[in-house]
Amino acid sequence: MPKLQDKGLLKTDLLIDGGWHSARGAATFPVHNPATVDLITQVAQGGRTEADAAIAAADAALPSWSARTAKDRAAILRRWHDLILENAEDLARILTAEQGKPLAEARGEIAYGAAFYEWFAEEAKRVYGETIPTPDPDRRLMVQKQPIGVCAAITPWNFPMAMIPRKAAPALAAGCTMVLKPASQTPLSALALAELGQRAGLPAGVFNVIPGKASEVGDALVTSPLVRKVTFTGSTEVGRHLMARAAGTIKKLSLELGGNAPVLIFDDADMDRAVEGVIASKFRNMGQTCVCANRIYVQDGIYDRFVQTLSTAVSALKVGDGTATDTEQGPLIDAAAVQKVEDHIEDAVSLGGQVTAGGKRHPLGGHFFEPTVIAGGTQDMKIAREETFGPVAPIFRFKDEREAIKLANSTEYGLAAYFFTQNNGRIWRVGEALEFGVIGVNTGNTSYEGAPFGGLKESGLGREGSHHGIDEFLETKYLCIAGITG
Ligand SMILES: NC(=O)C1=CN([C@@H]2O[C@H](COP(=O)(O)OP(=O)(O)OC[C@H]3O[C@@H](n4cnc5c(N)ncnc54)[C@H](OP(=O)(O)O)[C@@H]3O)[C@@H](O)[C@H]2O)C=CC1
Ligand SMILES: O=C(O)CCCC(=O)O
Repeated sequence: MPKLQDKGLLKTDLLIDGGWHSARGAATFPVHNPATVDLITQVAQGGRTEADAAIAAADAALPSWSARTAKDRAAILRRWHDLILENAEDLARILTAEQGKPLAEARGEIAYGAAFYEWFAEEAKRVYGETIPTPDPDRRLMVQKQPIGVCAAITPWNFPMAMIPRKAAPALAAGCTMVLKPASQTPLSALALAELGQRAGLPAGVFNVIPGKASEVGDALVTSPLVRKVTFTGSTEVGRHLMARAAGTIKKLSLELGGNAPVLIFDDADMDRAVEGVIASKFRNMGQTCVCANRIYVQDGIYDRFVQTLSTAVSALKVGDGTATDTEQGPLIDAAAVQKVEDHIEDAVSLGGQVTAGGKRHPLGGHFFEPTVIAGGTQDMKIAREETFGPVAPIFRFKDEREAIKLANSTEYGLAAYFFTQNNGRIWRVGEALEFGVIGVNTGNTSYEGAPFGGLKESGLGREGSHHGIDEFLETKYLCIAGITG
C-alpha cells in the first residue's frame, strides 16, 4: 500500500452520480504492484448494471453542465488542476505503486496530466462559432459549436494520470459529461483523480468512474444509445473491436492506438543528441509507450559507432523498484509483457540479431527486464513489424535517405516517428515524407498539452491536446435564419 499524506486519495469504490458505491454483490478485483507482485488492494468491480447507472447519471447531469457558462466550467477545471499539483506527491506514489514507473517519471506524468486541465479550462472560453456571408439578403447564416453529449472514455494502464485528463479535460470543458472505464491494472490513479475532481466542485454525474470488466463495462459504453462519443487509448486490436461495436449507434470516435515508431539516424546527426534522444524515447516508461521508438534505423557511416555508444549507455541504466531514488527503469506491467519482450528477442536472435546490451530477465526477478539493444536487425523480425512495448532497442542499417523513408513508412501504423540530422534541407524533406502524426526532429520527446497528439493509418482517429483536442467533443450546428427584411 503506498504511504500517503492524504489517505482519502486511495479510493476503491465506483464513482456514480457524485457518490462512491460498491459493486453489485460486493464484487471486487485485485490490483497488484508490478515491482513486488504484491497485492495493493481490492477495487470494486463494476459490470453492465453499474455502467448503465453511470451513463444515466451522466445523461441526467448533461443539461445543467452544458448550460453553465464556459467560464464557470473553466473555474472548476482550474481548481482540479491546482488540486492535482497540490497532491502531486501522493498521486505519484499511487501511480508508481500500481504502474511501476520510477517516481521521477511519475511526477513528470502528473504535471503533464494536470496541464490538460489548465489548457482546456482556457480553451473552453474560445469555442467560437461563425457567421457566413449570406447569399440571400433576407437570410443570415451562422454556425454554432455545441457539446456532443455524454462521452465514454476507455483508458490504458501505461499513463493513467495523463491519458484520463487528456480526455476528460476537453470533454468537460466543451460541456459534455463523461463515464470513464480505466484499465484494470491501474484503477487507483483514476479514482484518485476523480476524488480530486469531486473536491474541485464537479457537480454530481458530470464525471463517473467504473473500473471493472472490460467485456461488460466497455461494451455497455460503446453500445449505449445515450453515449454520443467514445474516446479510447489502447491496442489497435481493441480499438478495431470498439469501432465495430460503436457502429450500431453511429458514435463519434477518437482512437489513440498502437504505434511502431521508427527512428532514422543519418550520418550527419549529432551522435550525443541521437543517443540521448533514442534513450528518452525508447526507454520512457520501460518502453511501454505508444510513441516509443520501436525500430532504430542507422546510416552505414555511423552504424558501428552508434551501436557501441548506445549499448554502453543502455547497459548503465539503473533498474529497480520505482520508489528507489536512483531507479531509471522500473518493472514491466505484468508477466505477459515480459513474455512478449522475451519472444521478440528470441525471434530476432534466431534470425541473426546480436544482443549488445541486456537481453534477459533481470536478476531482480518478477516483471523486471534488462534494458536491451539488438544490432543486426532485419525486416523479417517480429521486432520490426510488431510493437514490442518493452525495453528493447533493435538497430537496423540503411544506405541512403530514400531507403530510410521507405523502411520507416513500411508499417500499417502511423503514430510517431523521429529522425536525427543536422541538414536543414533533409529536415524538410524527411519531415514531409514520413507518414506519421507526430514527428520528433533531433529529439525523442515531443509531448506537450498544447501540441496535437494522434496517429495516421491504423494508429487511430482524431487528435488529443492542443486547440484541436476540444473539437473532438463538439458538434457543428448550422442555423439558417430567414425573414430578416420583414
Ligand atoms: N496506445 C497505447 O497507448 C497503448 C497501447 N497498448 C498496446 O496494447 C497491448 C496490450 O495492452 P492492453 O493493456 O491489453 O491494451 P488494451 O487495448 O487491451 O486495453 C486498453 C483499455 O481497453 C479496455 N478493453 C480491453 N478490451 C476491451 C473490450 N473488449 N471492450 C472495451 N474495453 C476493452 C481495457 O480494459 P481492461 O484493462 O479491463 O482489460 C483497458 O481499459 C500493449 O502491449 C501495447 O502494444 C497498450 C496500452 C496503451
Ligand atoms: O498513449 C501513450 O502511450 C501515452 C502517450 C504519452 C504522451 O503523450 O507522450
